[in-house]
Amino acid sequence: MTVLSCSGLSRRFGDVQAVDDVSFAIAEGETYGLLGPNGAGKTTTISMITGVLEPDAGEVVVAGQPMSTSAIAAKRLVGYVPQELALYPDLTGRENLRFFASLYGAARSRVDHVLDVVGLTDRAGDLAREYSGGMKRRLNVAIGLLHEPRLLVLDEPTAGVDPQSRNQIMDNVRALAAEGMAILYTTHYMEEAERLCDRVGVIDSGRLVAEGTRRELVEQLGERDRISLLLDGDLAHAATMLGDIRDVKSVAVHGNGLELVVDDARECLPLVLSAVTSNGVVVRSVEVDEPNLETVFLHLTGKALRE
Ligand SMILES: Nc1ncnc2c1ncn2[C@@H]1O[C@H](COP(=O)(O)OP(=O)(O)OP(=O)(O)O)[C@@H](O)[C@H]1O
Repeated sequence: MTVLSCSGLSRRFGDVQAVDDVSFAIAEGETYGLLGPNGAGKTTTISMITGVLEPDAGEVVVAGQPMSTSAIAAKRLVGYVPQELALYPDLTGRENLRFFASLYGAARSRVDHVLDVVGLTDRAGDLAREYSGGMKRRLNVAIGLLHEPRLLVLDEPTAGVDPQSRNQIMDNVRALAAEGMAILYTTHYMEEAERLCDRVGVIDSGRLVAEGTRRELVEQLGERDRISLLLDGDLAHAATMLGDIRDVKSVAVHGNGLELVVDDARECLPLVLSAVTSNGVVVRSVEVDEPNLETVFLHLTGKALRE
């Protein structure tokens, strides 16, 4: 079921077309990564999705509710974790959550639950100003979860946070998606997008220039996963055996080795290794080459994500 649907979103600031005819959708339980270089239009897109900013054209619908700056019903369905921290440093973690719970009309019983979700129960009585940057960010995630949103929007939630908080936030995203929440995630860390996102959209100069899974995007560029094997034994026979595996698209013999083009290297590596070794061949080394989103991104935008 579709939770978020954006169609034809556009927004201009003076001479700058910040967002230009952007359409995409996110399903229940899906994590969608919005990637783009600085100034590409990610925050403007998110602001329209969360009802902070009115689009010049196009529409946002969240679980059947049209979004606008005055759409209370639609806003109740969205949890937003902004780039800028929004919390009160002189209140404790728990007091911050109680304050936001009353503001959002969320049940007070949610406070302890969301503290537990983000792993801050032990520090709930400490002032927010004493939290590390990562803990503040986790408190912000907790605030975004108070009113049980259907869609959670995270704008660079791991920028500048310590590795422990980063892992915690990523684990949270996985668990929330597994429970059926739709997640919109922006990040400057490509490996995070690869690990976390079911699909990504690449935005550049306000336009959505590509969209899909890592594999789909990589294939659009004509890139494929490859496995290189260095072997001792009957290579020709091993090559024939490997050619029979469905996901293996081609096998080439190079000296003592084989080079395979495959659909999904991680998925078919165990099959490849068992096919080769069942034949008495000894594997001396294995190398896996998975073209990544960084390659796709550079190709599409001509920029590195963290430029
Ligand atoms: N309130 C505003 N007034 C004028 N121009 C704006 C405003 N907000 C955004 N812009 C411009 O719109 C374009 C898109 O900005 P936006 O903040 O959406 O990009 P972004 O992809 O989120 O960038 P970053 O990764 O740096 O946060 C930029 O050229 C920016 O300067």
